[in-house]
Amino acid sequence: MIRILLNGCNGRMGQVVSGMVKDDEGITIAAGVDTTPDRFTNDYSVYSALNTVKEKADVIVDFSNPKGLPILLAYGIEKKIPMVICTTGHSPEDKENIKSASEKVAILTSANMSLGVNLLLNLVKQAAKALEENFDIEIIEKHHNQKIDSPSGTALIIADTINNALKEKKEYVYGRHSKTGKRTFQELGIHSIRGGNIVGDHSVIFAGAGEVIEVNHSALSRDVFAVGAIRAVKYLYNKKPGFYNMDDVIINK
Ligand SMILES: NC(=O)C1=CN([C@@H]2O[C@H](COP(=O)(O)OP(=O)(O)OC[C@H]3O[C@@H](n4cnc5c(N)ncnc54)[C@H](OP(=O)(O)O)[C@@H]3O)[C@@H](O)[C@H]2O)C=CC1
Ligand SMILES: O=C(O)C1=N[C@H](C(=O)O)C[C@H](O)C1
Repeated sequence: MIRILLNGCNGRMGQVVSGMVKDDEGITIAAGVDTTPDRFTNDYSVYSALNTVKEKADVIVDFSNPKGLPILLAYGIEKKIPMVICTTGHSPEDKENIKSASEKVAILTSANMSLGVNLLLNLVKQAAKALEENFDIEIIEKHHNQKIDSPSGTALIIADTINNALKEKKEYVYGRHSKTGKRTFQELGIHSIRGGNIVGDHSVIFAGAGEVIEVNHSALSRDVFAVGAIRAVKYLYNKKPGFYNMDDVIINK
């Protein structure tokens, strides 16, 4: 039985993961951590800080807030517990710190745990290579009105995947408010919409002369992220230190 320590257990994703784990005989939640520990009654102990957790765990799952990253990494390294980091909104420095930490303990990180978005990443890589000489590329992401980071972590990994596939690198342009002048071919536009309870929607538009190709993923429920996180836990259990992503779980398994 794999024991999870769930960081951010009383948030939207934490509660979906908690519900899903109950139906899985191979894993259990040993304990949770949340800055609002009493928001829900859970069938495991919830602590307000990682360093007060008493239970032993095999894998940490993090759906919390980027501000908690230094404490999370220090705890995972000290206790030698592999970490599935799903939180978004990390700074470039945070991302470097995650990579350095993965030299000491196994870390799997992905801004989007769904099977669909990870397939989309492979599709847009192929499209970008085929269309790079004369198509403009724009990304539009839509999320619920409670989301605190923008653009979404997924929009950023889509942009990076495209840019890595291109011979001529793009310059990211976030919205075009107060920007005058024509769009240049070097631009890769990234646009954020926030409203209602949209779970997560990402569109990549390749706009050429006389034709437009649009690749879209819509998450209709948070279950798709929780399913991916649980698959990642099973993959990362007992893994040696290293930097892993959802391709390792879904494609290179
Ligand atoms: N990779 C993926 O597939 C997905 C990633 N996400 C990302 O996961 C994160 C969480 O999303 P969501 O569940 O919607 O957000 P919520 O705000 O609903 O949940 C976050 C929870 O973590 C708590 N929290 C805040 N800071 C800390 C901390 N330092 N340590 C422990 N717990 C903390 C919050 O408490 P409080 O309310 O008191 O602040 C809250 O209960 C976001 O970054 C989001 O973008 C979301 C969905 C899918
Ligand atoms: O905050 C969310 O809800 C989501 N965040 C992730 C992101 O920033 O890309 C993934 C998903 O789209 C939901």
